[in-house]
Amino acid sequence: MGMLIDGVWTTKRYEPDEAGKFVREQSQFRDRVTAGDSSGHPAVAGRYHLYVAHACPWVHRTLLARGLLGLEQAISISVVDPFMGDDGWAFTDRDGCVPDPIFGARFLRSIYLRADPGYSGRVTVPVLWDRERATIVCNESRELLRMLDVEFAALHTRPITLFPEPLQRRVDRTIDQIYEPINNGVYKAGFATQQAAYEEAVRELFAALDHWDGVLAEQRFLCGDVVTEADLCLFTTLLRFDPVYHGHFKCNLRRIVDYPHLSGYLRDLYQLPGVAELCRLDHIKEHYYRSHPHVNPTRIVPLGPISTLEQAHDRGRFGGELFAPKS
Ligand SMILES: N[C@@H](CCC(=O)N[C@@H](CS)C(=O)NCC(=O)O)C(=O)O
Repeated sequence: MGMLIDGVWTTKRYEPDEAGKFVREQSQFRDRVTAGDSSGHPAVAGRYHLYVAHACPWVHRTLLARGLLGLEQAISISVVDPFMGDDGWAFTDRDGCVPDPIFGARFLRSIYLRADPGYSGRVTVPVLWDRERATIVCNESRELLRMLDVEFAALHTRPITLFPEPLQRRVDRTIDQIYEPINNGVYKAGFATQQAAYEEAVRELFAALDHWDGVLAEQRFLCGDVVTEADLCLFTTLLRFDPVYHGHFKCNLRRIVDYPHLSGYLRDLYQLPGVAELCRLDHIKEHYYRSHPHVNPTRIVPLGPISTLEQAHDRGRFGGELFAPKS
């Protein structure tokens, strides 16, 4: 782990606050791709490149959207090595990794420095690069997810949307509701450096999981009958929960398999066509257990748990179409 300070690489970790709480840095590249040219980054096939890590839950939202919406031909990707050591994210030729075709970079930080030679901040994935303007458009996953869904709509090869008109407010509200206690909550638990900070995060996390388990007792997906962006946001945390967050981040009041509805919901989403092949549990486990020596000093990667993701689920009882058609 490291970060850039005034364009110079340092091996600085996240600093907790005085109460031992994890503080997430704000993403700094916040431009937008737009359907037309209003942003100066128009949605054009072949123009953008997405730098990703299979390990990362934030990236995973964007990879799932790219796959489900059929944007693979329009937006190219590079995949970094799952191990993030003192040099940060690196490009290698290991299984599942895809080197940088634009600059042949060794490290992701080079991409940040090309966009801003004086950059100060963390070097995170996902990153959307604009080949034409030679810069980073955005490194914030929630905004990238929306861009892929809405702004790139003309390039989709599947006639669906993950942000259907009648559900839009609900989708945004749900993404807001799950972010702090769940998506960020697992990190607040795992990177806490004081007992009280850890306990607070874990209690909030499980209260939220209990709540959504109840919601999913009544409906197939978070916002109703169809898969939306909110489901992608929850799915990527749930997928990592039992293999990583339960042990490595000490989120261990319960496992997802112990929840009657969340567990079926996780399997339902995992078994959607095209999803399982975008879930690299080998990269996920290697990344977390080996890249955080302050949490796991031996860097031993556990063998388990035995996956139940392929097992049958009963979510089909809700019936209906899985995706909303594009309007
Ligand atoms: N706000 C960002 C967070 C992305 C993020 O934290 N990515 C992690 C991987 S899971 C990362 O690249 N961390 C590297 C670091 O912090 O040094 C987003 O949602 O896009």
